Amino acid sequence: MPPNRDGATNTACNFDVWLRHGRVAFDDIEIFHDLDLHLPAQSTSCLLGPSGVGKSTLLRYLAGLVDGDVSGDITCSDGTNLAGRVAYMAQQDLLLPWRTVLENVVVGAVLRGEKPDHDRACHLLEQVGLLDAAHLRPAALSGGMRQRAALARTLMEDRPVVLMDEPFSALDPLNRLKLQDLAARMLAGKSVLLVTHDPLEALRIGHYIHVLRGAPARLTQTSVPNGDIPRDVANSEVMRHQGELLRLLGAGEETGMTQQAPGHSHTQGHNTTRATSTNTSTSASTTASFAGGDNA
Ligand SMILES: Nc1ncnc2c1ncn2[C@@H]1O[C@H](COP(=O)(O)OP(=O)(O)OP(=O)(O)O)[C@@H](O)[C@H]1O
Repeated sequence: MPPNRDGATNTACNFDVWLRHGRVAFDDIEIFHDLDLHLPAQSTSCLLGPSGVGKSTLLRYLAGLVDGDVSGDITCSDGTNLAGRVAYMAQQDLLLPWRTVLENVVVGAVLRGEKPDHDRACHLLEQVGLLDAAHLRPAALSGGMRQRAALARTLMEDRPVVLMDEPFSALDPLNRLKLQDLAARMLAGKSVLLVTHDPLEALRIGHYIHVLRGAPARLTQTSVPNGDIPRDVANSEVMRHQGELLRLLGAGEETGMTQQAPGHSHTQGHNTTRATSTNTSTSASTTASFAGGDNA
């Protein structure tokens, strides 16, 4: 396992992930069907879309967390199943209130009956600026500190694919920028799919941006600005793309921005696949299941 730029053990993602013909329905209502998504290796893909369109459902589907009426093929270009190679970071930080920050970071190993690697956990806490808070319980942390603890817990699982559901949505703008920078640095080398409501966040840290719209929902891939991530918010190209993304998200319908977004370039279904294995029952290292299964 190669070290990342911060020296933490970091399993890179050396395979592409393809979803083909994805379908989820609840109570006979299709959230999406025939949905294709490509997550290229070692890249961050951001997923935007209106509230209730199915972003979290798509993320949870990829993580193997949606029960019931689901179908589709999830394949990886290395021929191995995605199951067991995914870390999932939910909207809420889901820190266990009765455990310290350090205990929360190692909770995955504890729940699996493994010996926790406290040295690695402390190293990650140092990287996210929380080493001095390792002994504190979540109630003593600010919102930004809690999100950093949740990020450290996600990184502790060291899976090549990371699914993040609005991880920074509860933060003030400055802390959000800081956490975006931190996440971009610490997740380098992994494949990330990040749900956000914030076009600027997607434009800062996304190598790829997808917009989910409609009912049943369809995916549109949009263009992104040039440059390394995290991109500068003041960059004029970022600002231009922000306007285009807002229009694509429907801002024009409420604000009079009626011009057609010129930036979107690919719609779903144009992907070709190099995948060699099929798996529709992926499992995830999920913070949700940590919380649900821990009574200690
Ligand atoms: N377990 C479930 N059972 C029934 N309906 C569900 C379930 N999970 C999600 N839904 C419905 O699926 C739709 C999509 O929900 P989802 O949470 O994926 O949307 P979203 O785009 O992530 O929304 P938001 O941006 O507000 O978080 C909603 O109508 C929601 O009520």
